[in-house]
Amino acid sequence: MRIDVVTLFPDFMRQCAAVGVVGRAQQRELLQVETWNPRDFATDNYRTVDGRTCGGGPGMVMLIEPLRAALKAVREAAPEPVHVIYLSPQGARLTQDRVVSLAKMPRIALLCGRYEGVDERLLAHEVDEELSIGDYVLSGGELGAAVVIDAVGRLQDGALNDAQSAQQDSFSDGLLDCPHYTKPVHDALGDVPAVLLSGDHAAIRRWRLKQSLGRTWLRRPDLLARRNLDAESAVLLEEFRRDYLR
Ligand SMILES: NC(=O)c1ccc(NC2CCCC2)nc1
Repeated sequence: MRIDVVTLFPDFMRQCAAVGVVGRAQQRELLQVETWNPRDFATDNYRTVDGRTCGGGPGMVMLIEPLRAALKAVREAAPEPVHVIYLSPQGARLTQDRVVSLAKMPRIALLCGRYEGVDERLLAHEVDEELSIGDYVLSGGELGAAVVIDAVGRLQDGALNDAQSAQQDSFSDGLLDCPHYTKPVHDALGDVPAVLLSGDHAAIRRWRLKQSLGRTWLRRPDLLARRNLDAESAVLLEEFRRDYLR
């Protein structure tokens, strides 16, 4: 998968994509992240990328021309069609379901706004989708782009080793993750749950599913409402509720 990022801070974005699982996915050529700086496409001597807001008011708006030229270069850089995403609080909330679908695309481009944002005409004609990573305002779209790169990059086939991708088990999607433990087995803070030391993998799987269901019920009932539970999950959640309310 190829991800092109249009940003005034290319070094920052390259660094975000160079570490950890995503950096390794790039080394393995499972993922390619390229950056494009609108300033390199500005036509004036001062490499201007912003203009005063029409109608008055504070702040500046990113000019159409440098962004249009940068996106043209993005499109011409590889044959596959590009799905262009703009990060902003006005976008649809990013969910894991959407991450999974984006991860299947051959190419996406991430347009990062700064200042007060981007001229609406560019958004209307050049952007396919607006996405928000949450209901808060950032000084730029780059952190949103970094979130998309990480969430999508780690899902590329081969990016995660077997243990990590086991985390993508059927029950983990749509539910909160179960608790995790490591050594020491006994600590002043408490002990590792015995079932995890039992070697009974069926019991361990059930315990983890029960914990995921219980946590989701307690912390994010909205996620649970959206999910119809299979018979096993319904029983385990009932057990969790009974234990919890005892
Ligand atoms: N919640 C978000 O995903 C988000 C994205 C971009 C942003 N700020 C950018 C948008 C235009 C200028 C700065 N703030 C918040």
